[in-house]
Amino acid sequence: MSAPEPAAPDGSTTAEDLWPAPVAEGPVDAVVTVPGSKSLTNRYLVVAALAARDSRLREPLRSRDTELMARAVHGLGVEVEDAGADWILRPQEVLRGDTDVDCGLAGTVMRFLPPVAALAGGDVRFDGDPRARERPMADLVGALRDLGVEVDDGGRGTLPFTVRGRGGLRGGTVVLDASRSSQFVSALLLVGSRCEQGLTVRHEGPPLPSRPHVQMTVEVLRDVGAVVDDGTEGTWHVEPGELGGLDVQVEPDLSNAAPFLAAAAVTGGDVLVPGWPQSTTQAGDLLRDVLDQMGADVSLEREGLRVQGTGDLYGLDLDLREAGELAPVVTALAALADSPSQLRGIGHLRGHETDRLAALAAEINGLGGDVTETEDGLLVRPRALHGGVFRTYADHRMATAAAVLGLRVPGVRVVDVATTRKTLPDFPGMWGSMLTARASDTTRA
Ligand SMILES: O=C(O)C1=C[C@@H](OP(=O)(O)O)[C@@H](O)[C@H](O)C1
Ligand SMILES: C=C(OP(=O)(O)O)C(=O)O
Repeated sequence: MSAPEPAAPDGSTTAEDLWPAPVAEGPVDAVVTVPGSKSLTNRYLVVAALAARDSRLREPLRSRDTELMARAVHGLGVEVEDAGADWILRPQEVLRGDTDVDCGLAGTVMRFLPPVAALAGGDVRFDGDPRARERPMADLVGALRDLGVEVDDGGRGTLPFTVRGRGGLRGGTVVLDASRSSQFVSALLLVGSRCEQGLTVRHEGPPLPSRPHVQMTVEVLRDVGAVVDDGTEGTWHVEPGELGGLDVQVEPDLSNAAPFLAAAAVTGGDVLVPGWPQSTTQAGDLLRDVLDQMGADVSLEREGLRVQGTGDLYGLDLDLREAGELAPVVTALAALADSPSQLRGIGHLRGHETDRLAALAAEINGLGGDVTETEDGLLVRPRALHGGVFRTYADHRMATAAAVLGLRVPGVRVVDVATTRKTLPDFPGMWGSMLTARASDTTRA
């Protein structure tokens, strides 16, 4: 039995909207070039907007989340020039107010820009997709108010809201609970050097998720000359000071590499992702360890990261708090594995693009799987799966997880595969190229 044909919220889903996830005819054998990192691109855009000099971002990601960020900083008065594959940013001395920010469903836009808006010379109005209005914001809004920023959110603690920019921030010390999103900490740190007194941010509460992402923020700030003290667990201090410009090559998005590398593991194939950094703050780098634990051969070579499937796919017990972005693809792998898996530390995924724990359980079970939610994760017991409709709930990573399942399960039909444009401009094209590539070909995004 297959899952019922879902209706979109407006009742419009038809068979044509469904993407038939291709089955792998044999082991995949491909070189897959993955576009730039979403998290790095959007941090670079923010620091470039706050800097005292111009910046060049080389080969940034161009997808919905980063286009929204670029448009938003432009609205704040920053000149953003398309220069071939690059973006050149020319910041102004004073950020402009009286502008609207469309956050789409981008956590980075809805969290990183409200503190920036406090520096603007007027009101900045924020809103986004329907689901964006449900994503956690209240702790960040509270922290901004503690710093003296006026935020008019109608008492909701979510989007939509207006930040009443006053052209500056005094700074000081702020304490907040960032257990629902590490992006609250990153957001505050990004404006730290522009605060008159600098800024100390302290997290108090349940464990902070996605710590590599906070480390990424710290490293990006240091790249532009900020002085950041992260020597005390759960506390960060940014000194006041001017930020320099950037001239930076954006690393490939390692979390977006996940479905392609998973394809090697699932089909007993061989996938090389060129340009994999030898050292990085990207959480997606944890894939190397995860795929190795699941039985694949993983090697970081001069050319990039190579994953070779071995025919074995083991279940695993894994704490993914550091890299929740990987959870959907890892859950798909776990559903195809030879033994059960337990994924822990990812309760905060309930506040992501969708409630990812509920969505993964519902959709994999709709294909005949056995996935149950726990308080902070998922229990996956592999079972024979069958085809059916896989709903994606506007979540790019639900769609890429479905594609991984489809490699082995005939008849998986994916609702709204275009949702992958959030972080990948052409996922279906890349997936198709990977499946038809020969070892000697190069598959480019
Ligand atoms: O700062 C960032 O670029 C991100 C931080 C993480 O957010 P959470 O801490 O909310 O999970 C991650 O999941 C998201 O995809 C990107
Ligand atoms: C959680 C994610 O995105 P966002 O930046 O919107 O939080 C994600 O990309 O997995």
